[in-house]
Amino acid sequence: MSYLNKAATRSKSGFWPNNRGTIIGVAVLAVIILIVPFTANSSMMNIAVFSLIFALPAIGLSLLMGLAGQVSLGQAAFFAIGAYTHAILLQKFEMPGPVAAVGGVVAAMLAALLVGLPMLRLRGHYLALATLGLGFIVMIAVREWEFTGRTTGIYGYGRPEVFGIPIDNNGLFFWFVAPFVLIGLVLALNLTRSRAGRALSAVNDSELAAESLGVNTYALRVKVFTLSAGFAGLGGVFYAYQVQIVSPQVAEFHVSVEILLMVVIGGLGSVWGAIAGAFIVELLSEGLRDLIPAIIPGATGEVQLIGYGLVLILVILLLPGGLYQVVLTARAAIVRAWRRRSESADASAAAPPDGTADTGAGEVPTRAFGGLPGEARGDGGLGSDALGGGVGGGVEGAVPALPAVATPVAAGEPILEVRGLTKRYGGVVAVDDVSFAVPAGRIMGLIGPNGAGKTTCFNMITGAIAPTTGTVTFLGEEIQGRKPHVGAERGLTRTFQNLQVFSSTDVVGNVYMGRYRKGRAGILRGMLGLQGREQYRHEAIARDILDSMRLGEFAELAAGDLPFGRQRMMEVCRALAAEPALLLLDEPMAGLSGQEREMLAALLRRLRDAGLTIVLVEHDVAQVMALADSVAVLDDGVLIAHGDPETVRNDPAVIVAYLGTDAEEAEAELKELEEQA
Ligand SMILES: Nc1ncnc2c1ncn2[C@@H]1O[C@H](COP(=O)(O)OP(=O)(O)OP(=O)(O)O)[C@@H](O)[C@H]1O
Repeated sequence: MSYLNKAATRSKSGFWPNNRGTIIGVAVLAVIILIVPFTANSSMMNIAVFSLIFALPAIGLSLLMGLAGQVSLGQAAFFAIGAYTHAILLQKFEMPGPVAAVGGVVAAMLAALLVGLPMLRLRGHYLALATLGLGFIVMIAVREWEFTGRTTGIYGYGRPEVFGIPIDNNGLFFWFVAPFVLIGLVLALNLTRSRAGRALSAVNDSELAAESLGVNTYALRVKVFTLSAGFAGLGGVFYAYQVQIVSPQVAEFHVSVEILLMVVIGGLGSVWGAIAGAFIVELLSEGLRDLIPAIIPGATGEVQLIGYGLVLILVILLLPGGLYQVVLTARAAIVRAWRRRSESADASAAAPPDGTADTGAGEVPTRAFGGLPGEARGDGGLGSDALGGGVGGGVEGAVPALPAVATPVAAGEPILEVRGLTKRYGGVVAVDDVSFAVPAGRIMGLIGPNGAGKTTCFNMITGAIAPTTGTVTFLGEEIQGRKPHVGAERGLTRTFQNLQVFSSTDVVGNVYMGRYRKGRAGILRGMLGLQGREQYRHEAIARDILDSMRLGEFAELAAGDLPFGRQRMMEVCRALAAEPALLLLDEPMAGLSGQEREMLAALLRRLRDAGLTIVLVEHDVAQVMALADSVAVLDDGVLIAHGDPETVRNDPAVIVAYLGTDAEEAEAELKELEEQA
């Protein structure tokens, strides 16, 4: 069975969103779009046209907010840049419509790139502030600049034509815009499921974990921000055509608020929701235009913002997930009801009223989660060469296959060298001039009492924090101070003392993210849906790795619902999915049962035998001593011992560090303890 076929069978379990659902949804929307111009009156037609126009910037913003977790308060700026550029190219430069349209989209994207490049380096809400500022700059610039027609704006350009037919009424214009919205919708939906989309969601859950798996979060955010502006620019192009005059009104703050409202009402992260939100806000806008002056006599224009503000507050308070949440809740209720019905039907089929024996007609599935029983396995990334070395707690007679590992240097050669590594936090020296080398194909234990500096060391090695001084050389290249994805791309992977679970996805989705650096598809391929084969292959590998850790049956469970110990195991699976050359494990045994610890220890030994280099931070010193080929001991940030386990175990300085007494007393205590044992 090919990867594709196999994974397609497996994907019945629901890892990939249902394509059939999308096709049906898009087809239904297309039919509605076809019918609307025949049925709607002129006021509804006007609302329908503007809904489609504004659906484009709303889709863009929903990608930015839902996937990249960034808020833009200046979507109107990109909308206006698209509209103005298009109108200027048509009117002043007399360019053909399609060229002017592309110009509008490109100009919006370039503006986003210019703003995004510096701003997306910063975390937090700086992008929201920057885009707010950009909105004001664009609005004032177009109002004051002669070239953009000041307060009058740009007008006097023609309507679009398709095959010589002028698009000169609302019905035709609606059909003219609709294909672009449908295509935009499909591209955006594809993106949310793609490698890049999943990476962006992961970044939202834990930027540190995503970076540590090779995701260049900055580059991805810049790309999505630019893409989001492209959608806004395209909306601006259609707006310019529709209203036939582009004036500073288009760049006003309330336009950004409207677009934001569309996304919030639709539901963050839902592309479909953005379209529904666009329609609702356009309806609302029409309603408020009549309602506000009725409530506040003489009120016009900006006062409408009060209405938007109230709706925004109400939606956030009462329906934080927007329409998307309503749909999900309704769907879950329907599925529950349907299951209950089919279960009771099964039960009555299985228990005939006359009490005769069951003939087997009412067969009940035996597995709740995961792939299909009896499926062939091991065709992707799992080496069967290293089978053997029993893993405790397994199914009788079955030895799990071993995840693939990278062995870029010969066993015994240094793969990682740390020189003079120091981290100061004000007066606290968390790590003080630490140097060691880790030979390839070995397990090194890094131990020390609480607060000794072990996690800080890991953080400096992986790039999560920059050292105050010192160097980290991985595979011959200095990587200190560089972002975690740099080391990850070269094969350095880690787990975390404080779990970093991607809670927005399921267990297999988490492990799939471990395959990130093994994938190639970028945003464009993702949007075009040209990466299914790659994704299915990586999903199959992720499932195999889960099986190897006896977690296969939990594959479809929401990652956050796993018990703590299993979440830890899942993180190990996720790290292994990256096929690392060097694996840093930060207290992987904390919270595991005795059987799970034994299983993990056996797996680590087998991985080491297969050539993987492991650095293990662990409080279970007995496990470390039993597992490690060498042990380094930190105390108060200082490396006090480094050598083979036996030597380290008997090192007086280590005994003092652990027992908190002087060397002679410690040795005496230790002897006493040994005798008692
Ligand atoms: N961001 C920070 N600001 C100030 N001090 C810090 C910071 N991070 C760590 N430290 C301090 O650095 C020292 C080393 O902390 P670290 O977490 O690396 O120790 P550890 O050996 O991993 O401890 P544990 O085994 O308890 O996890 C501690 O004294 C800690 O309080």
